[in-house]
Amino acid sequence: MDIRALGYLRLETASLDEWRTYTLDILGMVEAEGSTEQQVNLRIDDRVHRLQIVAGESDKLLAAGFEVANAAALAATAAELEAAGVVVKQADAATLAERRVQGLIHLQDPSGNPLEIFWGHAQDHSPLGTPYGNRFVTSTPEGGNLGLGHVVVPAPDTGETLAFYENVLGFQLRDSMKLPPVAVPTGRPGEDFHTMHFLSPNRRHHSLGLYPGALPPGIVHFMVELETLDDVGYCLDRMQKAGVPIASSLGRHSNDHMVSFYAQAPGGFQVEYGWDGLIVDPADWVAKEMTSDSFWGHQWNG
Ligand SMILES: Cc1ccc(O)c(O)c1CC[C@@H]1C(=O)CC[C@]2(C)C(=O)CC[C@@H]12
Ligand SMILES: [Fe+2]
Repeated sequence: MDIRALGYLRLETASLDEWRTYTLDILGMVEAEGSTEQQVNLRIDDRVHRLQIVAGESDKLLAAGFEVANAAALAATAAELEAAGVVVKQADAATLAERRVQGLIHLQDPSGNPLEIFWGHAQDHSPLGTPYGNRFVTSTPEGGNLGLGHVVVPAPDTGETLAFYENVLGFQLRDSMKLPPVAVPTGRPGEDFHTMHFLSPNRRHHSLGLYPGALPPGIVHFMVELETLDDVGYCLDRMQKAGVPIASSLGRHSNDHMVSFYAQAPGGFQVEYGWDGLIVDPADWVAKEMTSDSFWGHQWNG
């Protein structure tokens, strides 16, 4: 299967006004076409949107959208998923128009996380005027597709879910990290440790993290990457000025070398805001076992 990148995220929120301010005024994203009173669409690069946040009753992940190259790739993907016993639903016309894509299928991973696989995302060719001159990293310097960033989702059925992403969707396992039971309050009782996994279908070190517990919002965090350390530092100041709780201090991860901090998002999960993430060569990569989450920093609060 030839998935290329994490294309977009769709979130439902019970606090749309807070999300609007959070994304526009603090994260430095740009309001995109199609935003209404009931929905905020956000641009961070040349795609019409990378985030769609929809007003609703709860705060949860509506879909992680993964991108394939074209119609033939989507058809092949759907056929392979069905052969693997995955229930695949073709999107209707209204959904295609809403997502601004040419083709799309709906499915779930073995832990029940909602996924969409699509091709033909619309572009916005107008210059992206971010509010603080900040620039998001969604491609390599040579133009290679890195996608919007990464998302970490709950995977209480860890083994089955990992096998699905590796063997069915064809993501490459980049590394794994054992977590003590105390770090996974919703884990399987009696086990000595639970394992977190990091994977990607492209040269971004990870596009997906699998957290080995259950979490109601269906998302642990998503990460967006910035071009400069100052982009990250200025955002940290804006978070603090706005009184947003910082979930983890600035630090550098030991696997993807990302320098980042984590802030609470309005829906009870986190946003990771980072710089200097590792670009890997998939042909050369070997899966590794981490023994610590960070070289330095990343002090978690609470
Ligand atoms: C360890 C790590 C490497 C790269 C990342 O992009 C990244 O987000 C992490 C941290 C992941 C992780 C988490 O998301 C939820 C809370 C966790 C489980 C911890 O308690 C330590 C590591 C944290
Ligand atoms: Fe992360």
